[in-house]
Amino acid sequence: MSTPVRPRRSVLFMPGSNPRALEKARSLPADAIVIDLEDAVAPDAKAQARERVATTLGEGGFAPREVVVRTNGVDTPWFTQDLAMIAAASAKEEGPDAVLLPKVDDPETLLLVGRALEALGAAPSLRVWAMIETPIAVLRALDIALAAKNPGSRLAVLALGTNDLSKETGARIVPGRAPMASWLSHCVLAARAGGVGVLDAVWNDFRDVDGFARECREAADMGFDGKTLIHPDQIGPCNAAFSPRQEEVEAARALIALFDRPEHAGKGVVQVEGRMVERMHADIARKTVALADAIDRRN
Ligand SMILES: CC(C)(COP(=O)(O)OP(=O)(O)OC[C@H]1O[C@@H](n2cnc3c(N)ncnc32)[C@H](O)[C@@H]1OP(=O)(O)O)[C@@H](O)C(=O)NCCC(=O)NCCSC(=O)C[C@H](O)C(=O)O
Ligand SMILES: [Mg+2]
Repeated sequence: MSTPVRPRRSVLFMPGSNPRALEKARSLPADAIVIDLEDAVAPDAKAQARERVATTLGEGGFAPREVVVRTNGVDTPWFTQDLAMIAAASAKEEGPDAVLLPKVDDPETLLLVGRALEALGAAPSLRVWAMIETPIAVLRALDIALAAKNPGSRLAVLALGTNDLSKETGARIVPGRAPMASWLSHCVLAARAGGVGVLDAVWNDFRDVDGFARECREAADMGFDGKTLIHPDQIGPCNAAFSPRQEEVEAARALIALFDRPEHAGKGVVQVEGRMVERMHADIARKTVALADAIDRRN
């Protein structure tokens, strides 16, 4: 049985300490939300934010959005309690769908966190998303992504963090992101090899609508499933960039129908108006249609 397609075009971050943002998230058209306990929450506010997030998760009301909570780093004093709160919430109705781990540097971390989640009695459906945002994480992205193939692994998504990558490497975040393009593509390849989803990083300058739309299109061309966001205004352009266009969906349906014709049964390749089309193109077309149908169902 094939896994149902889950659109992850727009994944909106919000501080766990901001009740207005948490409330607003219940009505925003993002595919997923990430409630942050890490960088968006000041050290003095960590405990209170964790409590607030536990209450908010208990109240629910976010469906059909995927709900993800980002913990503090595994080596921080807050991590154990963050993970325990998320595990407990996951065991309740409408619990979170995933925990997002910042700064994952190696597959061993995923193994340890997986064991901890088992010990804490987390729901079996709770997934792990891993942020790739350090030099070593980019270099080891394949090892990290392949951890998804281990029995019992919960890893479902890699999410890029270019602010931390910029901080750690000195590479600048510039339009087009040439200094980081090879790292981003490397992570897309790694994610696909591991069979997990992959999300592009945030665009900080949220008032620059044109620049943001351009970066969304570039990320879609690179093969990302979607982009992490910081502001509600970014959701619409992001959804548009990562949704198959109407004409693409129509062409995909026509291509699938072509290979279904009796005269093409058993053929690996046919020509359409002077263009070679192979069965692999029909496979790509099926993915396009499946994503479009999943988006329609959501809408
Ligand atoms: C950046 C912001 C602080 C700006 O907030 P604000 O000044 O309130 O903006 P607006 O006045 O334009 O907001 C308009 C309304 O929208 C609501 N709002 C704003 N942001 C969000 C949000 N993220 N989610 C939900 N709702 C949001 C405001 O409350 C206003 O509502 P209303 O009262 O109805 O008018 C703010 O956008 C923000 O905090 N963004 C998220 C920051 C964050 O979570 N950062 C951490 C993740 S990014 C990261 O860590 C990068 C990564 O790790 C890396 O290394 O790269
Ligand atoms: Mg970061």
